[in-house]
Amino acid sequence: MSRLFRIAIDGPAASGKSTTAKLLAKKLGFGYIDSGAMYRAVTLKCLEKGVQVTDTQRVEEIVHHTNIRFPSLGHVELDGHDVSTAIRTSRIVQNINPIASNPGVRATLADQQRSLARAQDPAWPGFTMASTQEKIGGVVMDGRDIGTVILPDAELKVYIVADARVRAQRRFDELKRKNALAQGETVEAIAQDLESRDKADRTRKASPLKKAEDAVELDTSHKTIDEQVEAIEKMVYDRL
Ligand SMILES: Nc1ncnc2c1ncn2[C@@H]1O[C@H](COP(=O)(O)OP(=O)(O)O)[C@@H](O)[C@H]1O
Ligand SMILES: Nc1ccn([C@H]2C[C@H](O)[C@@H](COP(=O)(O)OP(=O)(O)O)O2)c(=O)n1
Repeated sequence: MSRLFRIAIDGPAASGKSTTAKLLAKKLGFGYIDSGAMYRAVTLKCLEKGVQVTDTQRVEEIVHHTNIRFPSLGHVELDGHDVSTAIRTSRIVQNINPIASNPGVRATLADQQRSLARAQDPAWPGFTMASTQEKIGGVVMDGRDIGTVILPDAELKVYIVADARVRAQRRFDELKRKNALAQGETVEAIAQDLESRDKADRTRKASPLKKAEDAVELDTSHKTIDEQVEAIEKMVYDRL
C-alpha cells in the first residue's frame, strides 16, 4: 500500500525554507515544489516583456499563458527556458510585491501548485518504512501560504523563522556566492528589503503570510542546515 505525505513549509524571507525543503525532498525521495520561484518567474517574465507589474489585468493575462516547470531538483523552467539563476536577483524581489498580491495571479498559481502536488512523478520514488514495509510518497512545498491555503490538509506543516539580522547576512552571503549582488548592495539594504517584503507579505489581503494553527515552528537562527533538515525529518517519522 502506498501513502501520500505532504510537507508544507512556510515562513518569512530568507529563513531557510527552500534550502531545507530541497535537502529534505532529496533525503525522502519526495518531489520539491518551490512556490516562491513561480512568483519570481512571473515577475521575470513581466520585466522582460516590459509589462508594468502593477498592471493587474495585463499581468493576469500573462500568467494564464505562462508555463512553469521544475524539471529537476532546484531547477526552474519558464516557458521552456532555464531561469534558475535569473529569478534570484534583487531586481526580481524589488518588483515582486504587486505580483504576489494580485489575487488573479495567486488563483492561477494556486491551481498549478495543487496539481503539481498531486502529480505522481517517477523521479519522486519516496521511501519504504522499515517497520511496516509501507511505501511513502509525497512532496515538500515551500512558500508563504502553503499550510494555510494551498495544502490546508498537509500531513505536516512547518513554519520556519530566523532572526532578521541572521537572515539578511545569509541572503547577502548567498548573493555574493552566486555573483548576484547588485553594485554597492549592502547587508543593510538586504535587511531593509526583507523587512519590507515580510511586511507586505503579512499584510496583503490575498493569502497573507501567517503561521497555520497546526504548524510546528522551527527557529533556524542557531541551527546548521543539517540540523534543521534532521529536525523536520524526525517530525515526519514521528507522524508516520
Ligand atoms: N542554518 C543555516 N545556516 C547557515 N546558512 C543557512 C542556514 N539555513 C539557510 N541558510 C542559507 O540562508 C540563505 C537563505 O536560505 P533560503 O533557503 O534561500 O531561505 P528561504 O527559502 O526561506 O528564502 C541561503 O543562502 C541558505 O543557504
Ligand atoms: N507561496 C508564496 C511564495 C512566495 N510568495 C512571494 C512573496 C515573497 O516575497 C516572494 C519571493 O518568495 P521566495 O520564497 O522565493 O523568496 P525568499 O527566498 O524567501 O526571499 O514571492 C508568495 O506570495 N507566496
